[in-house]
Amino acid sequence: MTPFGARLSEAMDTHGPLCAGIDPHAGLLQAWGLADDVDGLATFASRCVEAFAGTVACVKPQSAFFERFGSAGVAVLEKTLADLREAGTLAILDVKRGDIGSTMGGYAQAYLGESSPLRADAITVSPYLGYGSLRPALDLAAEQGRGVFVLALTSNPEGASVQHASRAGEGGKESVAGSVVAGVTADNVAAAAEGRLGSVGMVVGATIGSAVSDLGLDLAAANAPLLAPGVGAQGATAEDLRAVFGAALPAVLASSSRDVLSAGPDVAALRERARTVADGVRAMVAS
Ligand SMILES: O=c1ccn([C@@H]2O[C@H](COP(=O)(O)O)[C@@H](O)[C@H]2O)c(=O)[nH]1
Repeated sequence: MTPFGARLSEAMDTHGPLCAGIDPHAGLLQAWGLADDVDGLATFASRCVEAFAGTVACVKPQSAFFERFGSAGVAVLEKTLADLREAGTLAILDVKRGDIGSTMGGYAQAYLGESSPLRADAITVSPYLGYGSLRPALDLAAEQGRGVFVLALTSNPEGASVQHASRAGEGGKESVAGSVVAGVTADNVAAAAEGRLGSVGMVVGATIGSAVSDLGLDLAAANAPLLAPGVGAQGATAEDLRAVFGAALPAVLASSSRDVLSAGPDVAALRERARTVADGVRAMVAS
């Protein structure tokens, strides 16, 4: 079984380092001429799959916008994930789960288990019950050739109040984000020894300015895929990625939802917009 990190590296090399989001906001459904109901949701998601599959490295459905329609919306999410699988395009389900270890095992089975209808290639997880509480998801992902992206430095302005907080530890001061980086680095050691990108990624927003250097974090040493939301609607540009990530830039997977989706509902226009953003990020990384 090929590990997630290796599959992601190949997809990024082939298509460029962009993850296109599927975020069916009520306003976007309206802008696409669709009703804000389950039928509108299903049409929106299927047009996104048609446009993005085989075009970008990864697609990231935002679970919240499917869950808001209850079980019928979750059924659309299951179909969206199945369609992406069928098309051979990687899916990162943005679901930000985190709980005590025993419950985390349930979430792991729900999103990373081979027989689950909601399985994705990777999921986002929240480490704020302690990095170790994520172990069931980390273990099942590794076993199944899947991945996880742990929230480290999120793109929203409120995130810093928690993630930059630090305490005195054995080796000096350690920030909350620093403890996440340490955990992820340790989990990717074996992959690094084999010369491949790890399967335990981090979410580090493209909007966070100088936080990585301010907190003294070494993201490159983590050997982790770095999912970078915030490009487009939240104000970050492809050029901002260089200042935020520095030496870790080759591991960055830029993520954009509303900016790309605003090119819809025409599938060709949507595909073209995703291609343009992916090419822009690839050119910036190569320059
Ligand atoms: O730190 C984070 C983590 C996740 N997100 C998610 O990414 C998309 C961003 O959408 P845009 O329309 O490109 O702003 C959305 O699903 C967020 O929940 C994030 O923005 N920041």
